[in-house]
Amino acid sequence: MTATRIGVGATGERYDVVVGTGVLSELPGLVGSAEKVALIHPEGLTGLAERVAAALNEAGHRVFPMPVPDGEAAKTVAVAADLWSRLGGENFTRGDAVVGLGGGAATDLAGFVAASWLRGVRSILVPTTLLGMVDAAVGGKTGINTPEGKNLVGAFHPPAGVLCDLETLRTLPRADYIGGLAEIIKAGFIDDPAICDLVEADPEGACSPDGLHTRELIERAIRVKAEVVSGDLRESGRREILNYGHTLGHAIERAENYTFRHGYAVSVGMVFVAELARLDGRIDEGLVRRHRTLLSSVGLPVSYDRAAWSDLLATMSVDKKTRGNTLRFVVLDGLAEPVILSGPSPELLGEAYRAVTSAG
Ligand SMILES: NC(=O)c1ccc[n+]([C@@H]2O[C@H](COP(=O)([O-])OP(=O)(O)OC[C@H]3O[C@@H](n4cnc5c(N)ncnc54)[C@H](O)[C@@H]3O)[C@@H](O)[C@H]2O)c1
Ligand SMILES: O=C(O)C(=O)C[C@@H](O)[C@H](O)[C@H](O)COP(=O)(O)O
Ligand SMILES: [Zn+2]
Repeated sequence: MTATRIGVGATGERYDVVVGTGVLSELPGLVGSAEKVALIHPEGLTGLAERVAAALNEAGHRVFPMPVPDGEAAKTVAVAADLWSRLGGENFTRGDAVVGLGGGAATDLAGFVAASWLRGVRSILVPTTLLGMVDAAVGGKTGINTPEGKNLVGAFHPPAGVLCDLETLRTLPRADYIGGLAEIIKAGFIDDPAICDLVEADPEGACSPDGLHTRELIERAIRVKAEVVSGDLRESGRREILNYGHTLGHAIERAENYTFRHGYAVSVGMVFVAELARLDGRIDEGLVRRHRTLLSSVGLPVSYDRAAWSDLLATMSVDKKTRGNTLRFVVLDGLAEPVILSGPSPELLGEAYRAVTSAG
């Protein structure tokens, strides 16, 4: 099957997200005239990184492999500072480039290092997880975590290109693959209900890189994200809908010391905001049930009771959508009708959380 190109961004600063098998071969072209290339990747992907480095060397670039810890452990100030030292030590200039290879954690970190080094150098992202392909590598949000919460330090720094080589998904553990389905299903609930229909038609196929509808699911989710961020890169309005399920989700990740997969936390967070919307009289019980049934059909969690509500509430107060003391949540007025619910009462929030602590 030929590669699909999905354009992202405003005129004049557009880049492509390329989806297909073997599209990694386009990387040297995207690196362009950069003499030096920092190749930031998780330690667990060293084999793949070596092959990528060989291809870049072959094309005449000087490659500096920069392995970082696997997963969320990479998104720290200490790891970022170590990478800044490496770039400084190798005299990286504004003519050089950063390649982020790996899951969303690695591409968020690599993007942030590229955004902050010399106030911004070229980055190219090569997501190797389902979540990275359909969400994290697309749209220019980069960042790291701090003790206070998730992604609290970061920058908007769109990449020069994104290469989603579907072959790389073959080595991804099933549990990580399923995490990516949460963001795909999110895109379905907020904007493209056909995604929900496709997952419901074949939940087991949705959990596999070989599923009948896998390519369509990936491309549909990327198109939702591309359309939203192209109109609102800096999240001054519509982009907030991509945060569906994330307000509680991020608080759960922090409460669990980032050992709870992002997609799994977002899954619980989506059930929470569905319950909130029902309690606020916006959606009916049927749409809440659809959240629970759809998410659990692919093995995502739909209930959670391991953290104290008061702790989760405190973490949500530093969510980026919060204004002053007012918590703000993305909720639905109906399927694919996302709106912001500002300042729901503590009673309503507590009741929605209670609904999430039971299996429903
Ligand atoms: N910037 C954004 O817009 C955005 C959007 C969504 C999520 N995110 C962020 O993305 C992160 C989650 O990303 P994720 O779900 O990809 O998890 P991850 O990056 O933690 O990767 C999961 C695990 O899979 C490994 N891995 C990666 N590719 C592999 C492959 N092909 N084969 C085998 N193992 C592989 C990783 O090393 C890691 O151990 C979170 O930090 C989240 O905040 C960012
Ligand atoms: O791209 C966005 O905008 C999103 O909100 C996508 C989310 O899936 C993603 O997890 C993002 O990193 C969350 O952003 P944050 O601003 O809440 O940290
Ligand atoms: Zn997310």
